[in-house]
Amino acid sequence: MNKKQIYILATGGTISAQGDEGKTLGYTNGVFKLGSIIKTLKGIENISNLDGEQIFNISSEDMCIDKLLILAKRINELSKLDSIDAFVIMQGTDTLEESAFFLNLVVKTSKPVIITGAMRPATANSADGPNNLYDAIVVASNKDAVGKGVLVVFSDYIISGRDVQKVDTFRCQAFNGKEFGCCGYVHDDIVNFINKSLKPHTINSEFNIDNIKSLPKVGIVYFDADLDSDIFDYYISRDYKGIVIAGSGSGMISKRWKNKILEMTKNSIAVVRSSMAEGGSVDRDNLDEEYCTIPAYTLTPLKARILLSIALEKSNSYDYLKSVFERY
Ligand SMILES: NC(=O)CC[C@H](N)C(=O)O
Repeated sequence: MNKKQIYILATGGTISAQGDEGKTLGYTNGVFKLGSIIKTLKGIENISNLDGEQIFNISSEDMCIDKLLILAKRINELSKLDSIDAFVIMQGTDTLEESAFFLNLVVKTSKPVIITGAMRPATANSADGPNNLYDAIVVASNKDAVGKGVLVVFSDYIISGRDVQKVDTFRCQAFNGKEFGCCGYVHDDIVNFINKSLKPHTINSEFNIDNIKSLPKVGIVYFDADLDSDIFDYYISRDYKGIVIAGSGSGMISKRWKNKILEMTKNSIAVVRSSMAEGGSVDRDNLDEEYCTIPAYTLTPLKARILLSIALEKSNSYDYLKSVFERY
């Protein structure tokens, strides 16, 4: 078998963390660098050749869009090299789903791009990082991962970057693929793809970040029935170009918010309605006609923020943004 050349981009997170005496809490991220993490993998040399770099050393709470742009541009640059077959990104889990969707939209390669991380520090008795990283490399090395868009490999699951969601704060099975996104599983060296995302991604996405240095600001506002609409004044005063509402149920909002929303959409601030509910979708509603809002369909508020920001870079026309949310 021809061994694949896998390039690992390490960014920090719990997979690189050191804690106390086998414990899982109170650890320090970023202590172990890429080279020492790779050394903990037993048997990987039979699967692939590894190379890589420590592109950042941060907790994923700090993985802001500016950093994601740097990461995506680096992958785009490296993906042109024949000497690299696939990529594995290691990052903290807290914002992993945003990174996965962002890269899924702007990385221009059909080579596998796999993201993984860990829920337990590398020094914990129950450290899950080595197995997740091993699995991610196995999937990255598999021919069936080609052209599938950015994938997350975590606790034996292969999940589409579009649909992956963090669903737990401490258990190792911390990720799911909403109800649509689990693509398959990995079990030692067995990779079994069962589903794939049909939404446009990577080389079929219309978004190109080559000449982009920053993206328009988009904020998420989490709804509750007592929250005053002046919350939006903060975003307006700071030149946010878009707002994603994490609405109740199917993206619903109170009467007291509606006039403010109309004022914003009339002033060319895009407003997308998503839901705080875990499953289901926010579909088009009379509200959208009346207040010029846009439904997020099956995208969570976090994913909708990423898509809106990338799309706003191209255009803030209502019809364009509406069509982007229908298609992605
Ligand atoms: N389990 C984790 O990776 C969380 C650690 C940290 N908050 C991060 O996201 O980087």
